[in-house]
Amino acid sequence: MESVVTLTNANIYQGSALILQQVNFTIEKGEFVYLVGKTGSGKSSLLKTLYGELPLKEGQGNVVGFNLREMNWKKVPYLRRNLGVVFQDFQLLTDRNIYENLRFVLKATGWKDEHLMNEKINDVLDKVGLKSKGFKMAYEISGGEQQRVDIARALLNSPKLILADEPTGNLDPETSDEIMQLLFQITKDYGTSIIMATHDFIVINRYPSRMLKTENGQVTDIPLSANATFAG
Ligand SMILES: Nc1ncnc2c1ncn2[C@@H]1O[C@H](COP(=O)(O)OP(=O)(O)OP(=O)(O)O)[C@@H](O)[C@H]1O
Repeated sequence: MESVVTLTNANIYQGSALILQQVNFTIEKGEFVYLVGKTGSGKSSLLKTLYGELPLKEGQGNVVGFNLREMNWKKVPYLRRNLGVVFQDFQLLTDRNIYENLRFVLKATGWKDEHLMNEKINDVLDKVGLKSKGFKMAYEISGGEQQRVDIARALLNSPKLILADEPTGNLDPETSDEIMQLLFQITKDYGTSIIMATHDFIVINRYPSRMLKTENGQVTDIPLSANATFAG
């Protein structure tokens, strides 16, 4: 199997405070993994380590082929181009429509060919079910549609890994369902791996999957077989 993330004996610090110790896990291509744990237990610190926001000072880490111990401010943008990040409260640029928002991201990551950009934007909008809405402005779309645009944005550079931080946090149950189905579909269609931080146990019970749990300064790996029994 092809590993997308590997942490080996990783110690994760915020400044001089050790937040998570001896973290060991591997995530394979196409896997969907929840990241759960109480507020302040270290979920964000772990995600930040994976996208190069927090330096890994002890242990080993590899994310989509990048060695986390060799990260520096020059290499971080290359790592990020190979990741998709989805946040709960991301903001579209309000002075342009959805299509132009996505085009802006492509240009910022080095795309130049107008034809290829057009093709890519239509492709990701189609994937998230918004093909006919590219002309709409940010303030003209619902919260669920905004989250879809954010997922479309995360897909633009065909990442091997998507990190999603509470993507259903502000959504009603029905819209959360749609977003979860979309995320699982993406793992199947593209073989993208997804790590999703959440407090939403309704979602976890409806869409059971492997969980990483931050607790007491450690990360516990809970396989699907151990949590599927809670599925309602
Ligand atoms: N910039 C920082 N400097 C020092 N300590 C920090 C910093 N950011 C977070 N911490 C501490 O690290 C610990 C873990 O925080 P973290 O944000 O990773 O938790 P979390 O599980 O993501 O919480 P939440 O669910 O609220 O987002 C907390 O004790 C927090 O106070």
